[in-house]
Amino acid sequence: MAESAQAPELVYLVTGGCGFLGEHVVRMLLEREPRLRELRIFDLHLSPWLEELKTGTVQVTAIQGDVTQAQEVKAAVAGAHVVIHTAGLVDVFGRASPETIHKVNVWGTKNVIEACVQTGTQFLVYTSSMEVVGPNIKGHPFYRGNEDTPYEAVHKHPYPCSKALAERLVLEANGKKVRGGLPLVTCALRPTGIYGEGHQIMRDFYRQGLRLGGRLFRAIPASVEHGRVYVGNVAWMHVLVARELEQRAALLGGQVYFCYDKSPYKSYEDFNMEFLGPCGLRLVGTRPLLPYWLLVLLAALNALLQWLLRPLLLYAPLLNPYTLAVANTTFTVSTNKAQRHFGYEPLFSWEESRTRTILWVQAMEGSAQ
Ligand SMILES: NC(=O)C1=CN([C@@H]2O[C@H](COP(=O)(O)OP(=O)(O)OC[C@H]3O[C@@H](n4cnc5c(N)ncnc54)[C@H](O)[C@@H]3O)[C@@H](O)[C@H]2O)C=CC1
Ligand SMILES: C[C@@H](CO)CCC[C@@H](C)[C@H]1CC[C@H]2[C@@H]3[C@H](O)CC4=CC(=O)CC[C@]4(C)[C@H]3CC[C@]12C
Repeated sequence: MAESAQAPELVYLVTGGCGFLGEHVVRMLLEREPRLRELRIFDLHLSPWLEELKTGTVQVTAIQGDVTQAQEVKAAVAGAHVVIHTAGLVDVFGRASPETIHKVNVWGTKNVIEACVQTGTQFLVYTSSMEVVGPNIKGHPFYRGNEDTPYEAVHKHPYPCSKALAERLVLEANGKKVRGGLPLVTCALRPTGIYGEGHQIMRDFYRQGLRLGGRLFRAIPASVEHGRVYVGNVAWMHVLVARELEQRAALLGGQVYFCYDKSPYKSYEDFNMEFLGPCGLRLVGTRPLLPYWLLVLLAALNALLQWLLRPLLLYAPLLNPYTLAVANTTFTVSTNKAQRHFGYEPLFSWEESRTRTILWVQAMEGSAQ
């Protein structure tokens, strides 16, 4: 993949390319990867906006497929130079079964690795998550840590378990010989909580606030820091690391990188108010309105109701014991590893990230403004 002034030659595959992050990665590649000849977008559900991308100079190939189906993955990977594997089942609310989460996130990743090996694709970027590290079930804070900070990673929930297993598979595959005899070069990016245009949970909070007369009620102390990163910067990191994998294979291969930018350290709720505030919502209370023990009880009650109602309907509220523990445990990163290893600088400043997200919330139907 050496730099050349010749015609664009590279074929990229983005799995999960129609998801929240995947869409940003796809658009970023089209805007900022001049060597792109063909962009393959592989997803279980193809979005209508893909059509508008097909009018440019890069060949955009939409592939409806399932990462759990090895043959479908292999067919999509064949002939690609780089795979960016963002597809995953992001579920911490109990919507999907643990088996399904494992199947999509672990087997799906196994299939992607195997497809690279069998077809001769040499470069693989995996979207991992902060969740492979923590917060752990013991509630230990991870305060502005980096990739080398010691932390007791203990997973019980199916989602972090699956992401940790999948990440390990990706890192262990680094150096494996692919078809043709060259070594596979892999790395994993670990975003903290991603925000920005298209963020479903932000949408849910906004709608909930509207239903409650323009108010949200503080549940988490303002002192609990939760790491957040803008989706455009996460996408940019993917594009950049994918570009650099060949040139710096020895340094980047088998490495993990937290995704970070200049977003401020705040609690989950205070951070959301940076966007929801300018859209007419307010967060009631300088301290949590309910005592923590009551929240724990409500979360447990939600878990019980989910279990009881499962034969009849899917009850999957935002609050459950796991989401409460994650929201209520400090987990923030402070690192420059991506800058040192592959020259990453955030493409979007905090102000720009904030403005873009606010504009997106305001454009939502039924804006409180
Ligand atoms: N949203 C967040 O805050 C964070 C997300 N991540 C990771 O980023 C990646 C993308 O997440 P989001 O964009 O937030 O989720 P998303 O749900 O918006 O996107 C995931 C995409 O994968 C596709 N997909 C799911 N199952 C599939 C299957 N069996 N075969 C093919 N495609 C399938 C979905 O259709 C969807 O388009 C995931 O791997 C997730 O674990 C990591 C850290 C934070
Ligand atoms: C207690 C509630 C009171 O308002 C707030 C509940 C908020 C939760 C739904 C979110 C708090 C933290 C989020 C997670 C975090 O950002 C890390 C994540 C990384 C991922 O890879 C996937 C998403 C998530 C688990 C994210 C999910 C939503 C929260 C638990």
